[in-house]
Amino acid sequence: MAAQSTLRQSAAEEAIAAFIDKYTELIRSKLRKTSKTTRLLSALALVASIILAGEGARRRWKRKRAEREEGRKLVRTNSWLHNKDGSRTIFVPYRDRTAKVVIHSTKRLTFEAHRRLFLSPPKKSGLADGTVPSPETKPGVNLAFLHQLSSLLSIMVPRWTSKEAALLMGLSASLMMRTYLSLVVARLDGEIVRDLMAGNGKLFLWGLVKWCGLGGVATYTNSMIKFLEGKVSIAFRTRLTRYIHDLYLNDNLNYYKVHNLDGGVGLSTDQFITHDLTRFCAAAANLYSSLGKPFVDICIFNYQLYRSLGPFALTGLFSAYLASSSILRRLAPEFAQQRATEAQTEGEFRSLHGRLMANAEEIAFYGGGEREKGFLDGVFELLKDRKALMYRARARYIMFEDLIVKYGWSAYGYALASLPVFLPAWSGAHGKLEPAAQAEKGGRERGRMKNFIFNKRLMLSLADAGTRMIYELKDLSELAGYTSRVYTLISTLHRVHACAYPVKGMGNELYSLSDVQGTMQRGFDGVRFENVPIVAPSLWPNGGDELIESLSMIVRSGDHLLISGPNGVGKSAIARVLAGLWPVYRGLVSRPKNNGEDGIMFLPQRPYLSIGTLRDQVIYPDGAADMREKHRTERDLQNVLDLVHLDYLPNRFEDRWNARKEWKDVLSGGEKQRLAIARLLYHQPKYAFIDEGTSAVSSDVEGLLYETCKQKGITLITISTRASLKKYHRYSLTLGLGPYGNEWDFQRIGTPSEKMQAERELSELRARLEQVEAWKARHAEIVRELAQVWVEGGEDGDTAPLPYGETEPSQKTDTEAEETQDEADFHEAQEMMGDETDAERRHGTSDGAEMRNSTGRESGSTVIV
Ligand SMILES: Nc1ncnc2c1ncn2[C@@H]1O[C@H](COP(=O)(O)OP(=O)(O)OP(=O)(O)O)[C@@H](O)[C@H]1O
Repeated sequence: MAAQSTLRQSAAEEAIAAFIDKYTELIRSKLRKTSKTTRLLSALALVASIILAGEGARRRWKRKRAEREEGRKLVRTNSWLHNKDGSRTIFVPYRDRTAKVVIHSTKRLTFEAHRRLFLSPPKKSGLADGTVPSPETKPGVNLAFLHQLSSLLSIMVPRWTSKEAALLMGLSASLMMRTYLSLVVARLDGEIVRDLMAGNGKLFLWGLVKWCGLGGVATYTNSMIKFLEGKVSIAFRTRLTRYIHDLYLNDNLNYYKVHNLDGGVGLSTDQFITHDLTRFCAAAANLYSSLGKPFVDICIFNYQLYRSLGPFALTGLFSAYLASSSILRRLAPEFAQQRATEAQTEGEFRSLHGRLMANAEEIAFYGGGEREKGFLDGVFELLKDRKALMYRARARYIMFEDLIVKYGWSAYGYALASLPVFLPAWSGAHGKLEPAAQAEKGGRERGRMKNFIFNKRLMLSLADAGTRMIYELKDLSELAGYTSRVYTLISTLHRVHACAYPVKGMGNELYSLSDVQGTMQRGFDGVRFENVPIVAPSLWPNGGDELIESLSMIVRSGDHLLISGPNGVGKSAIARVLAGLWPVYRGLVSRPKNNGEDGIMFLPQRPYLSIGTLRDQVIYPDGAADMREKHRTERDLQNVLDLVHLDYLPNRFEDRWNARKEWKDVLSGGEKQRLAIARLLYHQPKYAFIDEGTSAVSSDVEGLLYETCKQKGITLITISTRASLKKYHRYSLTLGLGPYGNEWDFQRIGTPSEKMQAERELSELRARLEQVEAWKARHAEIVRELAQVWVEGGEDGDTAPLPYGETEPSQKTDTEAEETQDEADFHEAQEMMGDETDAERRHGTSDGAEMRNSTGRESGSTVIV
């Protein structure tokens, strides 16, 4: 044997040597034949390519190093890069380095193509009204589920050439491999037992060696399956999360509209995106392998059993499958429904905790801990009850499942595996041929034993595959629950994005989302409202509440406007319509195209502070990379802070501009508002809508802020109830007029008509003041008289009467209360006179005042706020 193998080895070496010699000779002869010039040129080409490759490698190394440095910087400044093709490059910390990730935004066309899947599902799917799953559509394994899953698959696996498709193919190959290995193991098992019974030591040992080798391959295959399953799950999640983020956070402001206008997914979008999506992806990836494997197992093992046991056994097997699955189906609780309800309650519980964290300070001031605990406990109890109900239903089901699938099927399997022994005529070809083959070796009994072991193992594997299949069917219906949640989220987002609100029932409800007929014009140099009703929207399909019947006004560059009026009259609503948060139900709204630089900027009533560094707070919504693109430096930021009197802020923190804090809690109310004005000065828009943006700022600084903004060329549209701000504006829009409070008045500040109106009101106040003086005199008279009465009464005679105005509030008569009110009015009027005189000084007696109101009549009324 040894001599044979040495001989074989030397023959192989000789063959390799001959092969090398042949090709070396061939190259040499070719070289000999080539001219000197060709050789020289080839040598030069070789040198050039070596130099070029070296240079390429050097550049690549340099680029990588620069990239790494940039990555570190971007991670530190919490920023990213915008690429020319619209994608973004972000760097994320990875071990002790940074990893570069390029994120491509979903194309508009993709959204449009998918809209059909999510908004117009086929009638058969049971997703009734053609938009989103109707409340009657129960989550479960049905046609609706198939449609939902296939729609989501078109996002998760967009192309056959995508990474996800490759991963799925890899997973399929591993699954097939595992099934094949199971088959080989079953056969080997039988052989080992046969050899053991026959007392054949050599074959038995060889069998053991094969067993160990198979074990290694099988273990590797199993861990590969787990690994690929994880990869598939992450890949699915990445695709879906990016898709949802692109749909949720875009210029259409869907993140606002989905909660405030649509309401299709309630308030727990976070639960949908963070929890349900993760569970869905894990379940989908797991299902592919755990349903795919038993399925392949069942097909292959059944075929093998058919060969060994014949058609009779196979028919028996199928009848057993059908009978047991129909029984189990009847016994199964509504897994999908339970999962969907549980996920919804989990979402409510989570969002309550989120609210508590976001409003901790306010709640703490009110001492509302107990009340909040009550809310939380209530929702948790509901969650607990739902879970308990679910587990109870499951326990019952699992008991029957075990009984039928594990023990029933095993007993049935033994019976079938005994067929070749007791009823050889009924068993298949393999069963009949095998005894003959074994007889040749003189081991009929052992042949039977081997067959029995093989069949039994197949049977057990089959039972195992069946059990897993049944378990997976249960998981499938849980997956249906998550699928329905994710599908609902995406279809709701599509509906909001496309503003696709069909008319329902009898027709449009007035000012519902299907009754939006107005136009929003972007790209106008100014702000214009033409016959626009201001409507507070209701959740679809309800109609909204009209706040202002029809608003018409125009603000051009330099025409600073002050909007005033009582609370809740719709001042901020105007900003919401202009910003595109609320629909333009009728008429025309014109506004600058962009938000921010050279466009329009809105400062909301509650200042928002983002996560990130101090720098991020000033430049929000820009990032550090945008700041660099705009060639702004930290010096510029410092200048901006100087202007709003926050120059001390960077020095307060060790990391200065890179300091990271919970800014919401670190800054005071006034500081937050000044920081918001700093943002305005950083972005320098042409128009700024400031909604009560300086209410917490001291009045001396407030004036400076307004003047600075104006000097920077920003046209201000201010919402405020502070009359003192009038002097910084040219026009005023007063809301809440008329008997029903739905009329308005727009006019130039300081015009003769406005002054006339102010004077009329002042004279009214003066008249009331005179009345007050008369009442004062009368009051003094009464007090004097009373004092005399008391002296005569002799009890408190020496008590001096309290001077006017020092009476205890509880002792005031109605008349006195009225007098005090009049006095307050008087002081307010005096203040207004001051303001008015200021405005007059600024504008002189200007003409051409615009006066309109909701009914379109000329208006002479001016309301002093
Ligand atoms: N998201 C919303 N959905 C529906 N109605 C809303 C919404 N936000 C506000 N409203 C309602 O719209 C009306 C006008 O609100 P708005 O915020 O414009 O008042 P405002 O005049 O700015 O009051 P304030 O001076 O108190 O700020 C209010 O009755 C309010 O309840």
